[in-house]
Amino acid sequence: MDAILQVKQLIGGYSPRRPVLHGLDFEVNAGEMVGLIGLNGAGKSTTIKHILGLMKPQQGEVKVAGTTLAEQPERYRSAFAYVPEAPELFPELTVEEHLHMTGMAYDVAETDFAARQEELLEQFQMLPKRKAFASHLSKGMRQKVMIMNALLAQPPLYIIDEPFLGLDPLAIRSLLERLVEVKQNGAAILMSSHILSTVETYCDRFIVMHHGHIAAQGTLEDVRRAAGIDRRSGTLEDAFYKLVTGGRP
Ligand SMILES: Nc1ncnc2c1ncn2[C@@H]1O[C@H](COP(=O)(O)OP(=O)(O)OP(=O)(O)O)[C@@H](O)[C@H]1O
Repeated sequence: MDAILQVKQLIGGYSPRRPVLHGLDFEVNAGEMVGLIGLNGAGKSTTIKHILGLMKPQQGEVKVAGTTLAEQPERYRSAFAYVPEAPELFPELTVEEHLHMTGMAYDVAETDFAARQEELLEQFQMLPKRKAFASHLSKGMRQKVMIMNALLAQPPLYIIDEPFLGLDPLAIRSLLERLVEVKQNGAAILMSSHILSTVETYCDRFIVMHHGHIAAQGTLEDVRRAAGIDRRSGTLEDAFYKLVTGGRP
């Protein structure tokens, strides 16, 4: 397996005296989509901040495309695109200008850029808004611009945090279709979401976080087994519920 993201024995958090992440170990391989799930406060966003390099591990390490951030910062940063839970755009730039900036940052060739831009604008129903300033877009449209930027870059790794909030049903479908496509083309995707039915349908493996630990990881069958559900029919939500409540109501 070709691991694009490797998280090894990661201990981290906001204060050295009180770590929030307690020794996380997981990988995301080329060609797979992995769902990161957990209750509010489980540590999903903190894990993502460590992967993005916004927080430094207290112990352990994170590797993207085979390197840590300290070893090869440029290689590390250009190997992933991040879609945050809340869109972060430049209010005075247009949709097209955002895409252009991303194209330059990720070294997308001019010829590829034009084709990818048109396809994305069309797929996400944003053709009429291509010249609109970010500050004039609706919340869902701003989220679409973040998603389009990530897809335009075509990096080996996508980190996607709760992407469905604010998106209309058509946009959710476009996003999921595109994610399946980029995955089939060899990208690795780590997606955090509370929408367990969608995570179950689209992800190949799951990481269940609880109180800063990994309570279970693997295929649906692995997660069911860790939850003590023997029958083959339990959903991800059944297993998740059991893992985080211990089966208590
Ligand atoms: N900036 C911060 N400073 C100190 N502690 C923080 C900070 N951000 C989060 N925490 C704490 O870290 C722990 C994990 O929070 P985190 O945001 O990673 O959870 P999460 O799984 O992403 O939750 P949610 O589903 O609500 O987004 C929580 O106990 C939280 O209070």
